[in-house]
This record gives sequence, C-alpha cells and structure tokens, in this order.
Amino acid sequence: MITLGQFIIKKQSDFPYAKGELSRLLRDIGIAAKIVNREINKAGLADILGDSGVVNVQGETQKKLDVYANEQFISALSSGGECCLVASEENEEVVLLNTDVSKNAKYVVAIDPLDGSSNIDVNVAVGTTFSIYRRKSTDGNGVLEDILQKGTEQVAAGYVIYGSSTMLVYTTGKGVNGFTLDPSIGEFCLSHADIKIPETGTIYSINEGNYVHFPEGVKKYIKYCQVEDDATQRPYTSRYIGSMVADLHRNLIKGGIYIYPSTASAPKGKLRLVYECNPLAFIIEQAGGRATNGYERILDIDVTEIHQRESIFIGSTKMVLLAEEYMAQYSPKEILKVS
Ligand SMILES: O=P(O)(O)OC[C@H]1O[C@](O)(COP(=O)(O)O)[C@@H](O)[C@@H]1O
Ligand SMILES: [Mg+2]
Ligand SMILES: [Mg+2]
Repeated sequence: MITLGQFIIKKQSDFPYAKGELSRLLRDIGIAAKIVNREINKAGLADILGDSGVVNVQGETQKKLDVYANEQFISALSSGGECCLVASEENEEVVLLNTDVSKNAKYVVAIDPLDGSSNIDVNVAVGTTFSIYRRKSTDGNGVLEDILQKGTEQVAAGYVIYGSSTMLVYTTGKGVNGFTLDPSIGEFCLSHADIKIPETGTIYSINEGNYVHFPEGVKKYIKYCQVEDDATQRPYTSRYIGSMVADLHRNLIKGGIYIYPSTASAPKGKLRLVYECNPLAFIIEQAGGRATNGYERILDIDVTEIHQRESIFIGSTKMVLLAEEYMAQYSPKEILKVS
C-alpha cells in the first residue's frame, strides 16, 4: 500500500529540478480534501446543508458547503506556503495569499471547491476540481495574468470525488493516478494506478432536459446514440448525475462521453474553462481521451477571464471525434457564431 504523500515524493524524481514545492502543494490539496470530506460525510447532521443566502459571481446562490469547501482549500493553500494566488468559482476576483510564507510562492491554483452543488443536499456524489500553474510574474503577490494561462500550461491538475468512497485523481503530465481515502488511517492510498480511459464506450452523459436548446449537431449525435444497432452496441446508456466530476469519473473508468454544449440561452455553455474544463481536459487527455468544445481542443483555448465559460465534449476519443463530426456537419462553427 502506498499513500498519496509517498507516491508524490517518489514521483518527484520524474522532475529533475523539482525542489518539493509542487509535492507540498499537492499534499496541501489532499489535506483540505480530507477536511471537506469529513463535513460532507456527516452533512445531514451538521448545519451545513442548504443555501448560504449569498449569490456568487455566477449568479448562483452559494450552498453552505460551497462556502465551507472554498474556505478550507484557500486556508490549506495559504498555510502550506507553496501557492501565492487562487482563482475560485466562489470568488469574483483572484484571492492573493499574501502571507509571509506564500507571498513569493512559485505556483497559482484555480479551483472549483464544490462541483455538483445541485446535488449536495440530496446526498449524491459531488467533487472538487483543481488546476496548478507556475506563476509568470516574478515576485510579490502574483497577478491576474498568472492565472489566465492556457490549459496547456498546467503543471498539474485533478479532482476529488466525494462518492460512495472518496478519491483523489490527479496528473502532473505523466499519466493519471487515483487514490482512495482509507478513513481508518486518514490517508489517500493508491487504488487506481496509471488510469487509461477506454477508446470508446456505450455511455453518454448530457442533460437531455435542454434538448430543444441544443445545437443541431448535438441533437443528431444524441439520436445516433439512441438508435438500435447491435454491431455498435447501440442504443447507448444515458447516465447523467449532474455533478460533472462524478459523470466524468464514471466515464474515465468505463468509457463514455460527457457533453455540456452551448445553447441558445448560453452560447458559451455553462461550465467554466479555468477551473472545470481545463483541469478535467488535462486528466482525460493524460488518460488517453479527448476534450474539445466541439471544434477546438479545450487546452488550446485562449483564457481571457477567470470565470469564462466554454462548451465541452469530453471522454473516450472515438466518441468525442464522432460528436465533432456531427457538429461540423450540422452546426458548423460559423453558423453557431462561436468566437
Ligand atoms: O443542472 P445542469 O444544467 O445540467 O448542470 C449540471 C452541471 O453544472 C455543474 O453543477 C456546475 O458546477 P458547480 O456545481 O460547481 O457550479 C456541474 O457539476 C454539472 O455537470
Ligand atoms: Mg463545478
Ligand atoms: Mg462549484
């Protein structure tokens, strides 16, 4: 049995110039994940379910657990001293961690502290996503530009899934590994080494309740998934948890595609590029899958704002490629006026 901490240190040798800062930063994320996990596990007993009454920059009412998770991750990153700045779904502006220890830290972190907020109160799996970049600014507190980097610049990324078990899955650009939290010892232990997503699958994940608003290409792809054809194991199975991390984790293990497309009312989709699409795209690509906005690789998309939204087609390579063909045929980029 190897713990996350032991694995991180062991893998440090993959990076000849590593001085342990990234390892310690990953450790800090692991610590915050354990604290959040403890609250989630007994959420019904503690006064932590329900709305906080505060509306965040997304125009969504923050859940109490959104706020709690945000505080725990920011405080762990702040006291850990390896991160100088955080961009969070729950904060309109970047958060400067200008404590003596973190002021000159080399890394910046983008985070969705609690993903799948609509599922918190109903005991359905939720998650946390994180993206780590090397800062560009040389000294002092760090600046907005440090976080507005393309997904290709990520040095590490991952997610935590708080489900029937709690797992932390991450990559540093050398494959994807998964660790399951063993509550009896309070440690994340390696349970899924070198995860590879199947090249194709029979699961599609999309909120079909929005069907009428979807681009024609997506409508056609859904119809393709629902046609009877034994040779291609269709109709596929529709699975949609409504927590992106949980839907993605299932598809990572079993094969499948998750789509959150643009719609007439949300021409750029719903999900946020910096702390939802980019970290999960890095994971999926490192596991051998594919992630695009229907036209372009997610990791190559220019980042201009912290909370910018992007449509996403992510999962098994063959399924994403086919969905892209439907988009190219029925919803060519110019028609959808996608910038
Ligand atoms: O209810 P919808 O429109 O299908 O959206 C569900 C999607 O929105 C999200 O909940 C957005 O994330 P947050 O909960 O972090 O805001 C995703 O996890 C999920 O896949
Ligand atoms: Mg989210
Ligand atoms: Mg969230």
